Amino acid sequence: MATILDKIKSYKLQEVASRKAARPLSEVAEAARNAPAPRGFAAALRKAEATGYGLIAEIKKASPSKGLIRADFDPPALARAYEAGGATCLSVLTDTPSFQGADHFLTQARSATALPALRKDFMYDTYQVAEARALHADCILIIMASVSDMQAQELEQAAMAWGMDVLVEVHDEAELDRALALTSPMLGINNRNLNTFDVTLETTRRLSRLVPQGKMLIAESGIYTPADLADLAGYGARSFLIGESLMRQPDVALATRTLLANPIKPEKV
Ligand SMILES: O=P(O)(O)OC[C@@H](O)[C@@H](O)c1c[nH]c2ccccc12
Repeated sequence: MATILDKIKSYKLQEVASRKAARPLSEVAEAARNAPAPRGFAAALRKAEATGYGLIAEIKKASPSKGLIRADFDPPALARAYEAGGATCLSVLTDTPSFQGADHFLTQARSATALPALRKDFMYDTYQVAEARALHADCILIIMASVSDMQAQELEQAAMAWGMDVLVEVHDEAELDRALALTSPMLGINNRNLNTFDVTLETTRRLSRLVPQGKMLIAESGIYTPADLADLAGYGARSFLIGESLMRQPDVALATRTLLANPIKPEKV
């Protein structure tokens, strides 16, 4: 049975093929070389984690599991609201068929703030990594559930060569095991199973025990309240990737500030 990830992969590979035909890698690479210097994404999270929580705040209009999340959707205004509310980094969906995202949302949101930005998309080909940098991304996502070990390694190497950081995403033990062969310090544990859409914070709690010292545990998806943050912080997560719960709020800056208030103290080592 074809899963949602299979479907996304098949349209994404077609999309990449037509983009390559329309705009050769040499042109994309030229744009990437002319892009503003990367803003340190992992470094910003590390700094935020030293005193509070790191927040990767996501700009997401719609999703396959929830449909339309926010009708009043202005990426630069949302980016500024996140920044005003104390977010550390941005995540911007660029996938159109499933998330109603767009490439220019990323460039515009980033340039409206001083925050480092993640290109949130389904990456299979190093062409997309050059594209990410050409769009001014500071970080890319590698979803272990949808790539081979070899692809993951190639994508990571390409991102590092462009000076970007990499968020490596896993949602079970086998993926975590494979992710540990990569060099990025940022390990995202996705509480949403991308095939079934089941969401449970238990995923972060369960996998947290297997995350080695020295990796940054970033809890992703299904996070709503300060109590959720405190719960997950108890399992070693100091940074969080949050979209829907903030996107549904009328006052995004206020909601962000409220969510981040009163972090539990980082554990003394
Ligand atoms: O909106 P939420 O439940 O707060 O989740 C945000 C983010 O974790 C989610 O959008 C996400 C995590 N991994 C992904 C991979 C592709 C697309 C989307 C995602």
